[in-house]
Amino acid sequence: MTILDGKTLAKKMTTTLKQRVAALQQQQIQPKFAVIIAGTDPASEIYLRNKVRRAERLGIEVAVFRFPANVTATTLIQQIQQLNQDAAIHAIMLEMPLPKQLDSQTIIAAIDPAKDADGIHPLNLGRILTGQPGLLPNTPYGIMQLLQAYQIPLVGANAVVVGRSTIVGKPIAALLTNQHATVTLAHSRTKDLTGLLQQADLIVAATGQPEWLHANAVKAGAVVIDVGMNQNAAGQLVGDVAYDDVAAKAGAITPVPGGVGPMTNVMLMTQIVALAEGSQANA
Ligand SMILES: NC(=O)C1=CN([C@@H]2O[C@H](COP(=O)(O)OP(=O)(O)OC[C@H]3O[C@@H](n4cnc5c(N)ncnc54)[C@H](OP(=O)(O)O)[C@@H]3O)[C@@H](O)[C@H]2O)C=CC1
Ligand SMILES: Nc1nc(=O)c2c([nH]1)NC[C@@H]1CN(c3ccc(C(=O)N[C@@H](CCC(=O)O)C(=O)O)cc3)C=[N+]21
Repeated sequence: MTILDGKTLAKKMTTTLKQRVAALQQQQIQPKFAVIIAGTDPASEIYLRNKVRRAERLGIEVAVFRFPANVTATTLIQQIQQLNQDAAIHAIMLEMPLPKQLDSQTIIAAIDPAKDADGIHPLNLGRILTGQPGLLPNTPYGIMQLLQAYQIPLVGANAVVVGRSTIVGKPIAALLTNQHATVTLAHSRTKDLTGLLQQADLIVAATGQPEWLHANAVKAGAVVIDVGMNQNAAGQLVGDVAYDDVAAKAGAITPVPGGVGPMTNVMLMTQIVALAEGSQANA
């Protein structure tokens, strides 16, 4: 059984990124990233803190724009438009989920697709479907990098993605399809999910259900990617996969923590640096 060690791979990628940031700074380009956060979701606060720490360690400047939970769409869109026009800002990210009264797609659509380091603007998502290069949503991007680093075969593989969110399930299904996997995109209405999972060479679990996937649904030797970030009844951080149970049967598995999460962060940093590098051409 192989542990797909996202933490170590992310560290390795960070070393290269540091050099790229230093090279930019020598050319008087300071990579700068804006994060917009609305409300005070405790999980979002933790993700934000991690991002700011990681960015600063790399030498990326971060500007955080905080809004109360009752913020209006107009206020957020005005803030985004100002950041779109600010030439010193290379990348913009909206921390999700947004407060419930807001239509997240309306807000996301205001982000300049050329500053969309999180790859969630509909234009960038559309580019995945047409197979054009573009900015990718970071979690799917990180999963693809991890699969590639461990040379997991995808051509003709039966992949089952569980969860159909816009930032994880749907785009990872499209990216796997582009790499010639045969993809089933499953969700809470899927019939005989256990039967489908038992046929899978690759499972991506993105349900948000703590320790939901058990070995009975996993084919011996399958590759299991756990996207989940959940608290169990004891308040511990657990994935969507019952790790000990599934690890004993899988061929490869991502741990939580230390799997998909660190890859998500490092891909965000990678896309911010790439956007700052792109600004050279326009300077
Ligand atoms: N590590 C990382 O970098 C990231 C981790 N996450 C984590 O990943 C998880 C998923 O988040 P996200 O992608 O936003 O998804 P959402 O929470 O938006 O949606 C969950 C999806 O899972 C499906 N689902 C829920 N329960 C079941 C079930 N019992 N059987 C089958 N399908 C089910 C839902 O189906 P339906 O559509 O029918 O309701 C839905 O499509 C969360 O734990 C989140 O915290 C998210 C982003 C990044
Ligand atoms: N627009 C948007 N894009 C996102 O990519 C996005 C988002 N909103 N909202 C929330 C989710 C969640 N997410 C995580 C990123 C890193 C870790 C991470 O680094 N996890 C560590 C553990 C962290 C800990 O110990 O608390 C690990 O898995 O090793 C987790 C979760 C990105 N998300």
